[in-house]
Amino acid sequence: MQQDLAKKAAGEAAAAYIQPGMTIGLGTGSTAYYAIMRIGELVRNGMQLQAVATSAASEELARAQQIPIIPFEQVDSIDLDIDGADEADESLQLIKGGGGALLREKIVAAAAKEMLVIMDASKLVKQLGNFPLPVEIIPFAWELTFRHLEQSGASPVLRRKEGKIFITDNGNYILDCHYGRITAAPELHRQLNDIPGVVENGLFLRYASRLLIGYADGSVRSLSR
Ligand SMILES: O=C(CO)[C@H](O)[C@H](O)COP(=O)(O)O
Repeated sequence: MQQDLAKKAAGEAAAAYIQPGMTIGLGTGSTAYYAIMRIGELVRNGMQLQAVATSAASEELARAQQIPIIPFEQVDSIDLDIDGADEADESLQLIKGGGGALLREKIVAAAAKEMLVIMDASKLVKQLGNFPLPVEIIPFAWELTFRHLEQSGASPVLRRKEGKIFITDNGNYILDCHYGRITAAPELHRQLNDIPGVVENGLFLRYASRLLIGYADGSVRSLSR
């Protein structure tokens, strides 16, 4: 409950960074939910903007809030991406993908001029790695990819939901990889994406331009590059 108040504070604070006419990237997860709800209010109060969504769930929520969603072929550039994170350090490196949307989230983050990360204070860490790193893999021969990841030093766990293998919006699987503390994130990022069968990993090392860190009392701390 306290964490929800903190997420709400961070999510709603993102609205202050939105200017009329912007194309916004809508993130995924319970913190992004609050940002999307707030953006819906802005739209219904007359602000002109358009958005792209990082997941089917966020697209559905945005449409229900009357936020105009445009297809990616109509996107020239994204002005501001607003998304959550599972962990962030003070250099603004992130672990994402707890909600399983990391691939689309990374594509949108990479296309955005700015990425605003909204999170409650429990997500700010000294070093990444306590949260298991989500790695999206293709289903074909996934057991081989699993073994490759074990050799990289991880203890991968195939993500399941309600007893069934979790399938991403892209039809892929997720391996949640426990590394302990991640000391050399750029090397790990390269190493993981070199493994055949790996589509993308949840390390977002150079995208975030600002963290909005929410607290249960409603205050928000901003940390930027
Ligand atoms: O990366 C994500 C989804 O793929 C989310 O941003 C991340 O899991 C944080 O979620 P929440 O705001 O629910 O804590």
